This record gives sequence, structure tokens and C-alpha cells, in this order.
Amino acid sequence: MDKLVIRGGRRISGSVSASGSKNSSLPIIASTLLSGNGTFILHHIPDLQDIKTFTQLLHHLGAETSFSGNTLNVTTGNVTSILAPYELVKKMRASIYVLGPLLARFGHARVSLPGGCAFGPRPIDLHLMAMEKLGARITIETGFIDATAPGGKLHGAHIDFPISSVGATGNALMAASLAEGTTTISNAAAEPEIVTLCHFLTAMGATIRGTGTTELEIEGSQSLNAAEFQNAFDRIEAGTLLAAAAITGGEITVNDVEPEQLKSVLKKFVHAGCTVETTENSVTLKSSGKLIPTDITAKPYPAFPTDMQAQWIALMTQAEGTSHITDKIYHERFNHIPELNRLGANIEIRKNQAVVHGPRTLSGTKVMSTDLRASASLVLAGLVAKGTTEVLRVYHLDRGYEKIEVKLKSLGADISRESYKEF
Ligand SMILES: CC(=O)N[C@H]1[C@@H](OP(=O)(O)OP(=O)(O)OC[C@H]2O[C@@H](n3ccc(=O)[nH]c3=O)[C@H](O)[C@@H]2O)O[C@H](CO)[C@@H](O)[C@@H]1O
Ligand SMILES: C=C(OP(=O)(O)O)C(=O)O
Repeated sequence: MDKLVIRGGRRISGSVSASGSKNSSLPIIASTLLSGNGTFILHHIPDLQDIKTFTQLLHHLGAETSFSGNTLNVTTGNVTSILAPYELVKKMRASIYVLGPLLARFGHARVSLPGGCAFGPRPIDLHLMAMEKLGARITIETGFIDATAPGGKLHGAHIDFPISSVGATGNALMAASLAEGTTTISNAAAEPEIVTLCHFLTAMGATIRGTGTTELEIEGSQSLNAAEFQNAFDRIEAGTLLAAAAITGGEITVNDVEPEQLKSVLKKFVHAGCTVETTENSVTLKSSGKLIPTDITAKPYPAFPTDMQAQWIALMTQAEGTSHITDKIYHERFNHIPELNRLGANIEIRKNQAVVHGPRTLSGTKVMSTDLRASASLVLAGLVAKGTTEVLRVYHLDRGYEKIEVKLKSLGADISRESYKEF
């Protein structure tokens, strides 16, 4: 297994490019299952474990893929299987994204139920509700979702989501693009990753109105085509890199971003005392050397993202006073807190809120977490901690950060990847 070894105390400064977005790549790759015509050419796909797992799932279904220099080619003409097995789904909850495309194209899908999650309940009832609205009959037996479209086709419908769900909106969009008739989705997720998915489906020939809003209308197509497409940047990776500069009193420019997508996060950095400047495709953050306590509440876009909540908590351990970090999406997403406290932080959990008492001098030790962003928060803490911090089980980070240690090293961090044995 790999660990990251960080000797803290170095300022993060310099410029770096954001990688392609993990969370838009996954539904894009799933959407390739909607078409049997031609080869997809997908650019700016990050080289991440989640992408490898997803392409393994596509291979299992019969697709052909090749990946080189962040371009993924996918041919789905030979897909014959409609079965997403437990062995692959358990590695990545986003595998549920194959449900809509398989069902819409083949009229049948069998997808293993995703397993438990490291940060509390993550049900899939809204995905299933959306498929049922589109006409699917669904049974759940022996750990599998078995979904069938009577007559082999899904039918347009009105889907009204009781809460905003990125994944369920994505699945509904993909399925509706190949359904007969028109589908409307109310209370759709409007996250940038859903906007990117809408652009991709449109490039495949789908007709979607309302892109970027919470009311979507999709006219189902009889068939969809392969497309060449440029994936969007990863706003969470970009936010994490900005936080690395902010926590170490540094200065960073993150290139190849759309600052508009980072608005809620940038606003909070400014409140925390950092100077932020943007161009059309870059963000520059300068630390003032002093962090002001800044509360955040994670909610659906355009509010502050839950995927940046853990990193914000790490940052606030260095702020001069108390801050409150509330997560209204995942009420139990606080795995990082006991580990941050082991590094010397003083953080209390009150229901779905973390109360961070800063500033605290952190001191390095071995830490570990069981999810991606929690691990990212430990890396941030390690950058500012005295001595050496070892972040164990780096495979969580590798799910979502492309060459994180290479990027941080190029920005001045003293960080290396080493292998170790766990007893
Ligand atoms: C691969 C990917 O893109 N993952 C992101 C996606 O996850 P994911 O798509 O799984 O998250 P959702 O937007 O669906 O979850 C939002 C809320 O809805 C609830 N819910 C969701 C589905 C469902 O069927 N029933 C239900 O109750 C969830 O428990 C959660 O409280 O959006 C989350 C919220 O921005 C991010 O943290 C994840 O990084
Ligand atoms: C939670 C995340 O991803 P996933 O939904 O794939 O677990 C994330 O990207 O922070």
C-alpha cells in the first residue's frame, strides 16, 4: 500500500493546472453506453483510480477502451452484457450511473446494489424512482437491482425530485435522452458536472432544454451517436489546491479553470482574509498570513460544495477564532475530524456541524481516513503541521486527485509517496 509522507512547514507557491473533473468524467463515460455507433474520443479525462474502475466496468459489459495522455477512447458497439457485478460496483458508488444508459439502450439492466459508504447513508431510491417514472419495472433481489423496460423502451415522463441529487439527475438525463417522448425533470441538480453531462449528451445528439437550471426538458432521441468531447476542469481539486496555499501562507495560481464555478468557495477564501484574483481561466490566491474564522454551510450548487467541507475544516484549524462548518447534504461526513484532532486540532462535532477552535499548532503523526476528501483534509493539515505527517491508505486520494504529490511538490511542498505494509 502507498502512503504520503509530508514534512510540514513549507509555503505552497507557484502555478499549476487543474486536472479534468472526476465527477463529470464518470457520467460522461457511462453515457457512452447509450450509443452503439462509432468511437467516442474524450479529452481531459483525469488519470484516476475511479476512471480505471469505470473503464473496467465498461470492459466487463463488452466495450473497448484505450487511455493515453488524458484522452479516453471508448467503443460501445459490442456491448452485450447488461450486468454490473458487485466486485466492481463495490469499489465505486458511481457505478450506479450505468443503470440509466443500459436500461434505455437494451431495455434491461442488472446492477449490484452499491455497498455501504464511509460517510453515512447514501441511498439510491431517487435513481430507482426516476427509472420507474420512465416506465421501468424494478425488483431488488440477492443484492441486485433488476430493471426492465416493458416492450424494451423507456417512455418520457415528469420526474419531480423531492431533494436535489446529482447522481439521480444524471441517471434520469441519460435514460430520458434515449426514451420515447419528452421528459421533464423538476428540482434537477444544477451542479457544473450535470451541466457538462448535458453538453456531452447534446454533442451525442440529445435535445435538452434548461441546461444549468433546476428544470430540465429532454426530448428522447431514437438513437445517439459517438462524439468527441472536452471534459471540464475539476473544481474540487482546484479548491483543494487553493486551500493548500491558504493554509501554508502561500500564493498560488490555478490555471485552466472556470472561476464562475468556484464562486462560492472563492467568496469564502476572501472572507477568510485571502486576496483572490481571477481571469477568464485562472484563479490566483494570496494569503495575508492570517486566517479569519469563516463559517460555511455545504448545500447544493451554487452554494459551498460538500466535497470541499473537509478541506475547509482543515483550513479553519489555523484561523484565529472559532468557525462553524455545517453539512446539509451529508450529515455524517466528518471522518476527518478525529484524525485532525489527533494532529492537534480542536474540533467538536455537533450533529451536522463541526465547530473548529483555532488557531492550533498541529504536529505530524500517522493519520488515515476512509474517504477521499477526508484524506485530502489530512494532506492539507500535514502541509502546515510541525514535523512529519504520514497519510496512510493513499488509495482513497488516488480515487480523486491526479498526481497530487507531484503537483504539491512542484508548488514547494516536501511530500513523497512511499509504499508500506499494513499489519
Ligand atoms: C460521483 C459523484 O459525482 N459524486 C458526487 C455526487 O454524489 P451523489 O450523486 O451520490 O450525491 P447526491 O447529489 O445524489 O446526494 C445528495 C443527497 O441526496 C441524497 N440521496 C441521493 C440519491 C438518492 O437516491 N437518495 C437520496 O436520498 C443523498 O443521501 C444526499 O444527502 O454528489 C455529491 C453531492 O454534491 C458529492 O458529494 C459527490 O462527490
Ligand atoms: C464523495 C465523492 O465521490 P463519490 O460520490 O464517487 O464517492 C467525492 O468526489 O468527494
